[in-house]
Order: sequence, then C-alpha cells, then structure tokens
Amino acid sequence: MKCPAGDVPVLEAVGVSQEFVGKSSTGHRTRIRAIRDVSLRLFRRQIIAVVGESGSGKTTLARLFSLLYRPTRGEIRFQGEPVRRDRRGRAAYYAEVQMIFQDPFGSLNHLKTLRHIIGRAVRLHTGARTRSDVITRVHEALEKVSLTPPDDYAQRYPSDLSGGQRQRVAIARALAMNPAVLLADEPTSMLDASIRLDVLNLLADLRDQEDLAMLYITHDIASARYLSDVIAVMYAGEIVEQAPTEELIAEPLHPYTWLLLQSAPNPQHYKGNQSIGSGDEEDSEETEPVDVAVDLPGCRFATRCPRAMNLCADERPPLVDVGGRSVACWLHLTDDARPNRTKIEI
Ligand SMILES: Nc1ncnc2c1ncn2[C@@H]1O[C@H](COP(=O)(O)OP(=O)(O)OP(=O)(O)O)[C@@H](O)[C@H]1O
Repeated sequence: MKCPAGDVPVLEAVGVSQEFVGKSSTGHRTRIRAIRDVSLRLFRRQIIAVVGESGSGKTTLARLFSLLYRPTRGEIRFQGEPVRRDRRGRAAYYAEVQMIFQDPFGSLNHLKTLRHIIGRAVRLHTGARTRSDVITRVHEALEKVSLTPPDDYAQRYPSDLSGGQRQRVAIARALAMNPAVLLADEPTSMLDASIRLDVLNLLADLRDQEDLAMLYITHDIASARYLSDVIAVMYAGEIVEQAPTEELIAEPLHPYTWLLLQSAPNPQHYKGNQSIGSGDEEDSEETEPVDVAVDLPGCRFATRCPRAMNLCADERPPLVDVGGRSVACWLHLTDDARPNRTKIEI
C-alpha cells in the first residue's frame, strides 16, 4: 500500500500473530490462531477501518494494540519504536493511545459523576494536578463532545444519560488525555441506529480538530466507508485486502471483499440518513465462517470462495501490492508470481 511519503506511522503492527490455547469443534485442546502475520501502519490524521465478520480477529487486533495481549510473534510500534511493556512504558503509551469500547455503560463507573470519571483520567495521565486545572480539562473534554453546558453535565452520573451521550463521555475521557490515537472497537454497535451517525460524525470531526489517528474496528462495511480513509479487510485472522476506501468500494479485488459489499446495505439507502449499520449485515452471509482452530495449508477463504481454483486449497496466497493496494488472492498473481490486477466478477 502507498503511504504518506517520508512519514513515520504513529502506530504500527509488524508481522503480528496471536495464538490462544482453546478447544476445537471436536472438543480437543488446540492452538487457535486468532491473528496471523498481520502488518498495519496507521499515520497521523488517518482513519483506518478494520472490517470483517465475527471471529475474523478484529477485537484481538484491537487488544494487541491496547497492550492487553503480548503478541505470540511480531511487535507493536508507536512512533516507529517498539512499545515498552514495563509500568512506565505502558503509562506513556496509554497517554497517547486511548481505547473506546463497544459498551459505553460497562466502561463507565455508574457510581461516579462525569467530573470524577473524566477527572480521574486527567489526573492519572496528564500533568494537571490542581483541582481547578483538572476541572478545566474536564470541561474542555465535555465541550469537545458537545455535552454542554459542561458544568451541568460534569455533575451528572452515567445513568442520567442516553446510550449516545454515554459513548460521548467515553470519548471525552479518552480526549482528556490529548492522545495521538483512538482505538475504537465497534463504538456504535450497541447504540440505537438513530444516533450511530452522530457518533461517527463526532469521530470524523475529532480527527480534524484534534489531529487524531484512528483505528475503527467494525463488522459494518457501510460505516467503514462513511468514516475511513483506508479499509483493511480481515478474514480468519489475516488481512486479505487493504486499500483506500473509495478504491476498495469501487473495485474490490478479493472475492471476500466483494461478498462483504454485496451483503452490505445499498449506500444510497443509508448515505445522508440515520440508518448506518443496522447490525444485521453479517447475518446475511449464508455459509459458515472458517474454524480458526483448524490449520489449513491454503487460502483460508477457499472453502467459501466462488472463484476458488485448485491452487487455493493447497497454497496460502501472499499479501502483494497490486497497483498501490494490497491483496492476498491467487487471482491477482500471474504464473510467474508477479501481481496482476484482475477484475472480480462473481
Ligand atoms: N482469549 C481467547 N481464547 C481463545 N480463543 C480466543 C480468545 N479470544 C479470541 N479467540 C478466538 O479468536 C478468534 C478471533 O476472535 P475475535 O474476537 O478477535 O474476532 P472478532 O472479529 O472481533 O469477532 P467479534 O466481532 O465477534 O468480536 C475467534 O475464533 C475467537 O473465538
């Protein structure tokens, strides 16, 4: 993939794999390869959407970036440097890389006011120490997410707020630390359809106003299209295609991307109205997702792929550069393994 010239990625995964010990569908202990050899580079002011169906490894990738897991292989880098995992290294990282979770209610302490919730984060991760400094930062953060007047909201409890307002509080808490990166794992999936668009618009505005980079994790390719500059499509723990958003939508190269787009709602239907991501899209897939506990030699999508060839079941396609985009599919490799752009028609 083409990258902004000369820039160092603000956040990067380099050849990252994550394995768990779990049970296979037959009940035996087995190695689950949740993420396999994933590399991703996020630049300042860029929004990358990571899209894929349930079980494709999106949350595991977000957890690797939030240091909740130590990768089995590969490394996470911040501003070009491997992330240190000792106490001070983590504290420095969390001051720059903040996470927003799916469930805004679960991630907020119900017994505390917003002033306490956001103020605690301010005291822990910024230089603000005096009461008035902390309150100023809390009010600024509430204003940035349009919870105004801030001194009124600061006295409220999460239970006084709607789902969308709670997600705004979670975003305000993250912003109060002046981070460089937001990791947003399905931030709208538990909200009413009518307020999803508001939260997406807020995230888009914050990228511009706060110079933020964002990793937006979603199963909903429609919202990925709405918000992101680049889409990375994951399938069974691997990135199978990555491209600038409009190029990927206009001309998907991987058959899985093509199928994802076919099952997404018609863009004309949701663009400009409030119905982004009904949440039903992934159910429209009729075939079963691949079992990541089973180690297949070839392409992991081959058993579901309408364009599969004999080769696909035997050999894993590498992720190659095809005209400035990345795709892992034998359809795009010529006999002598040079990348080749083939229009997908299924
Ligand atoms: N702690 C764990 N132990 C064992 N297996 C796990 C663990 N976490 C994830 N997995 C497995 O790794 C694979 C990827 O899971 P992950 O939650 O990252 O996918 P996802 O794309 O985020 O799915 P969803 O949208 O349903 O959350 C799945 O097969 C899952 O069962």
